[in-house]
Amino acid sequence: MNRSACLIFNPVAGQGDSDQDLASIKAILEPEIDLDIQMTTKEIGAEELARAAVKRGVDTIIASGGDGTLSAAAGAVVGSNIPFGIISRGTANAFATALGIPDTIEGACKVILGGITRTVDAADCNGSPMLLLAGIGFEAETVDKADREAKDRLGVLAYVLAGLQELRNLENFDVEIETEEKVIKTSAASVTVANVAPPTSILAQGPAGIIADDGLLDVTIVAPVNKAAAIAAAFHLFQSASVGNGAERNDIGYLRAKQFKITTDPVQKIVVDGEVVGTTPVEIRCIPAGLKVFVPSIEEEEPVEKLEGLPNLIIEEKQPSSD
Ligand SMILES: Nc1ncnc2c1ncn2[C@@H]1O[C@H](COP(=O)(O)OP(=O)(O)OP(=O)(O)O)[C@@H](O)[C@H]1O
Repeated sequence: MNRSACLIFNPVAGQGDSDQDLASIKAILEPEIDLDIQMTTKEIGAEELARAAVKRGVDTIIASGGDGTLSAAAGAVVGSNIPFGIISRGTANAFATALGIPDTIEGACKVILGGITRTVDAADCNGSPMLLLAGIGFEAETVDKADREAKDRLGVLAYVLAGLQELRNLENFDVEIETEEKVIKTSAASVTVANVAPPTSILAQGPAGIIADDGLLDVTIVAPVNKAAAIAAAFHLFQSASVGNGAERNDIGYLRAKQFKITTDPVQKIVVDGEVVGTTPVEIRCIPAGLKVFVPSIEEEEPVEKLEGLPNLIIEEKQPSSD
């Protein structure tokens, strides 16, 4: 008997041809999974559709769209124990990258067909779901500046340009961070609270290696004294994270806890999972083991051989020796 799933599909996400995308998804999945396809609209979003699917008691929920769609759908699935599949078609695709899921339609569908799930933490940010991270200050301003028109025209470069533009307005703010154990007061240009973070979310990389299923959230505080220091701090975060080391500069701090209450002066914008959602103050708490998500098998995640593309390549398969 075929598996069945509710597919929540955002027809306006990303820069591709969504009719073609949906046709590809159906062609790959439908031979094995009966799909109940639900389209998001301006009025009825992915969260509402996923909530209804959870209520109906579907076997699996699959979401396809940008990070906004995936996060909204996943938020409704948290705590339900229904396995969740991701087919990314957005600009940044941070959700897929953070969980090691391919961001091609074919690759993502293969992961869902493979049926391997992993339980990861989720989080609650001011009463709304958060799967990846919340950015306060610099990142929120950057995401706010990269509008739909810029993303359609430039793709992920829209974020880079918005970041460079935002660097001109760089200003530190006062911040108070309260955990169950302590209260930290400092000034910062950026505070990021991460449950899971892709390597591209540089401002979340203070501790390097954020663990998706440890029941904890990681805060990274970046407090550069000027623009040059901001660039150096970002470069340091990128470099240290890529070799798996925690940041060592004095203008970068990080800590790990189950929950954080953060207030700022002046009030700062907050971006959660790629969408600007409001302003500080903010309370974020980890929901341990909140989401069961389809992930690639280890073999798919870490290829041990890559030869294609080499010049004049010939590969001769040898017969196994008889002794
Ligand atoms: N049918 C629709 N028509 C217009 N807007 C829609 C429709 N369905 C969803 N939306 C809007 O799409 C937004 C979510 O987009 P999503 O994040 O999935 O894609 P994206 O913006 O292309 O991705 P990224 O954030 O990676 O650029 C929400 O603001 C939602 O209201």
